[in-house]
Amino acid sequence: MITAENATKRFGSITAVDHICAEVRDGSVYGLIGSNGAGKSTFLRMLAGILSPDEGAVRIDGADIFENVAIKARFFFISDEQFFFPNSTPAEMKNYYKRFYRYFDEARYHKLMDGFGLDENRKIRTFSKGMKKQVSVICGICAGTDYLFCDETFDGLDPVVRQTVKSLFAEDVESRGMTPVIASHNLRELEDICDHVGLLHRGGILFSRDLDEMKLGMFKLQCIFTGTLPENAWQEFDLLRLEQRGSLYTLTARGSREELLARINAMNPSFCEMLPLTLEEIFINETEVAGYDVKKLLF
Ligand SMILES: Nc1ncnc2c1ncn2[C@@H]1O[C@H](COP(=O)(O)OP(=O)(O)OP(=O)(O)O)[C@@H](O)[C@H]1O
Repeated sequence: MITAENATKRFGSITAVDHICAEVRDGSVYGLIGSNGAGKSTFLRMLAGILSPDEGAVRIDGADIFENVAIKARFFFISDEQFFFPNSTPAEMKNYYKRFYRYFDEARYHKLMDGFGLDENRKIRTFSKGMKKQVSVICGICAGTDYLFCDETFDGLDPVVRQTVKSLFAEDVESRGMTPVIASHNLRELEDICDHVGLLHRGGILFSRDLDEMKLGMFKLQCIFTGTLPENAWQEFDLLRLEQRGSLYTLTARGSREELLARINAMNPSFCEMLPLTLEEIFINETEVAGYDVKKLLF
């Protein structure tokens, strides 16, 4: 398990990470969301043992990470600015990682390189930005580490590759309990993958919640009412959001599914269906309840 206890990092007068307390459970997927400059990369660089905290601690299974070689072998860091040796090829990078990561899965590496259509023997410097990212992701997944730290990893990947990478992550979370920590400024990029989201703002964690917990008792419905609804039509509902376009109403409300449907059906809609809530909607609703205007922080 990863723990941060009052982890703080300063650069001169800037406090990039400010007394962060967080726990990342093994086998979960932790999304770290925050606007530019919120401190995501700095926090990940502390988790990856590149920076040491000025105050507090970041630990894996109780052991400090900085300058701890044994702990460093348990994670792979896909940095925002990926590192490759000058003039190296993917095959050379793979050989380097193989020496450090004892569970590096070479057969899987070849399979994925082939599947992504990447030439193992071409100089990485001749690859496009997205292709370089793919090489990092493939090495990261094949390293077979307990933890995978990703800094804006999906940014710059095309939609098909992004979905494939998410599936690969999900496979390893499921099959061997890998724990990815994914930092992004874009909630949509964390969709379908995270089960815990932490909102970082000005170096501090404002909000941290399990997605299942957030989704609990929150539903989105779309209904059509042909007649005019009475003014107090919605007063019995615990509404989080209500939009009307002519006779079409879209609402997000709290309550049990059965109770909501029973109330709506009692209003005689000519059409009614439940819609899935996006991560963005769940997050906006929940952070609003907690008193934050997340749209000002993220969009
Ligand atoms: N090496 C450094 N020297 C000085 N200031 C730094 C350094 N690294 C980060 N900072 C500052 O720390 C703050 C947090 O930066 P960080 O890169 O962690 O943010 P971020 O959330 O990853 O942002 P982005 O989404 O833009 O990548 C910023 O104000 C940044 O200017």
